Amino acid sequence: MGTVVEAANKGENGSIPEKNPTVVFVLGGPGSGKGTQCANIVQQFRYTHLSAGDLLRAEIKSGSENGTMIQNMIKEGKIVPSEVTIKLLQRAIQESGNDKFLIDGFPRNEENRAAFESVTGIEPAFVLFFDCSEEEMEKRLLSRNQGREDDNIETIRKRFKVFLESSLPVINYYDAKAKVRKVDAVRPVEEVFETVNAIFAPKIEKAE
Ligand SMILES: Nc1ncnc2c1ncn2[C@@H]1O[C@H](COP(=O)(O)OP(=O)(O)O)[C@@H](O)[C@H]1O
Ligand SMILES: Nc1ccn([C@H]2C[C@H](O)[C@@H](COP(=O)(O)OP(=O)(O)O)O2)c(=O)n1
Ligand SMILES: [Mg+2]
Repeated sequence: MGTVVEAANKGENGSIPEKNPTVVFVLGGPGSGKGTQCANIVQQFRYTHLSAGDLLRAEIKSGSENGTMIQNMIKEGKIVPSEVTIKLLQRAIQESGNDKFLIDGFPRNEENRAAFESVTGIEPAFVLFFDCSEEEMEKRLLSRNQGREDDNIETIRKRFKVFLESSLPVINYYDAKAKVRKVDAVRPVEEVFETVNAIFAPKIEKAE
């Protein structure tokens, strides 16, 4: 027989529920500066940065059975089925040992969003949205120089279309729930980070 406290701490099926992690979704068009700003946030606050795109690219490199499918979809600017991406995110969450995550570039469509919510039961604390013009994003992507197969003008145009048609509705969904923190991302990196910093600073204590 367990104590009352033990009983209260157990889930309905008797398992001990894991502590709910804090998740911030970091969204914005391709080249809006998600990865750049996530690196800054990690330096200042106790977060683990999980880039869905980086996890998918690592999966291609690892020689996984899904590698070719992922590679073809990325080259076409298409969004990989959530089943694949969510497994990678879950594994990275478990391996991190942290309980605060910046999930960068996910959810990118309604299917990503709904599946993540039902599989993990996690609701984001808020959504950081980098609002940037296509003109500026195109310029940045064409000079990113990371050797990415999708940073060519043909794929970039496809990615912009997918962003408008599939990813913006996810941002609107969270906006209707008052969860979106919109940041003007056209400005220089340091200025964008000043705004980002002000969003995180009151909520999360600084790492020493
Ligand atoms: N505010 C900014 N002003 C100018 N260039 C930027 C800015 N933020 C990021 N960049 C550059 O633009 C490119 C895309 O940034 P990145 O962080 O990879 O964006 P995302 O992850 O949203 O695609 C990179 O080469 C990066 O150095
Ligand atoms: N949730 C996601 C995130 C990325 N992808 C795929 C499709 C995207 O065009 C590529 C690249 O994503 P990534 O976030 O690295 O790209 P950007 O940083 O926005 O330029 O990965 C996906 O299929 N599903
Ligand atoms: Mg990125």
